[in-house]
Amino acid sequence: MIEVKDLYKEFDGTPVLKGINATFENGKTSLVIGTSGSGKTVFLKCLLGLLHPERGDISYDGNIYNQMSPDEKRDLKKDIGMVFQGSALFDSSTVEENVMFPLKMFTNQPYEERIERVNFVLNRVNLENANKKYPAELSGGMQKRVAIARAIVMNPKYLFCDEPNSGLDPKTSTVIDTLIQEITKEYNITTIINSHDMNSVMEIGEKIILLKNGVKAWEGTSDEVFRTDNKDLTNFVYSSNLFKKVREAQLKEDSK
Ligand SMILES: Nc1ncnc2c1ncn2[C@@H]1O[C@H](COP(=O)(O)OP(=O)(O)OP(=O)(O)O)[C@@H](O)[C@H]1O
Repeated sequence: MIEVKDLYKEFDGTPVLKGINATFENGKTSLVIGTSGSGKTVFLKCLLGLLHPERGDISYDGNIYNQMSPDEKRDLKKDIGMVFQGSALFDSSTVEENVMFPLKMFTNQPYEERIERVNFVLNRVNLENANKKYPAELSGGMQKRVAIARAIVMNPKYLFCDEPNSGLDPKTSTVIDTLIQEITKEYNITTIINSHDMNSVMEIGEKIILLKNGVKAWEGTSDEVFRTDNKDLTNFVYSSNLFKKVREAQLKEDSK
């Protein structure tokens, strides 16, 4: 579980996160949504320890980041998997080498153990025959699955995904969303996804947090999205005509 208390971050005196409180639970996929510039990436970077907030606490299963020793912070990094926007694979390395990278970096496992684990996670993301391929030989969806395999190869407690669907068609996006959600449940991971993909919100938002100008403007589940009157959320969601219609249909159904 990750708990965020009163998280405040500014750049050159301009506040970007203005005191965020949030809890992210094990085995659940949480989405952080919001318009461009609302602070989603800065929020994720603070959780990853890449940016240092001026105020507030972030705790990982009860351990407050600011109070951890350098060794504890290093250990925490091993517990974090990250799926970057655009996959961020090493182009000149094979799929197998890409996925094995964290194991080489963080463990002393012999090759046989490493390759066994690599094959296990590649199998889990349905890429059992791709070991020797290079990223350029794969589709965007397959690259994303390699990125997920690499993110979970260390068996992380926490998984962060930055716009995992960017550049993917709606069908492939759903496959990736479902895969992340299944893996989250299977391995009881605390998963946080940054997204502005409304399909993801509807498909996998067990917890949704809406950021607006660095403030948490709304929190709820995907079921509640259609039923809330919160102006900030409805402005964000129903800028799409399709979702406006879905909402009207849902409310009509509710009133029967
Ligand atoms: N290193 C930085 N220095 C100064 N300002 C920054 C820095 N990083 C982010 N910001 C500012 O913080 C605000 C929030 O940016 P952030 O990248 O978190 O938005 P976002 O919600 O992730 O947007 P998008 O959906 O476009 O990725 C923006 O106004 C941005 O210009």
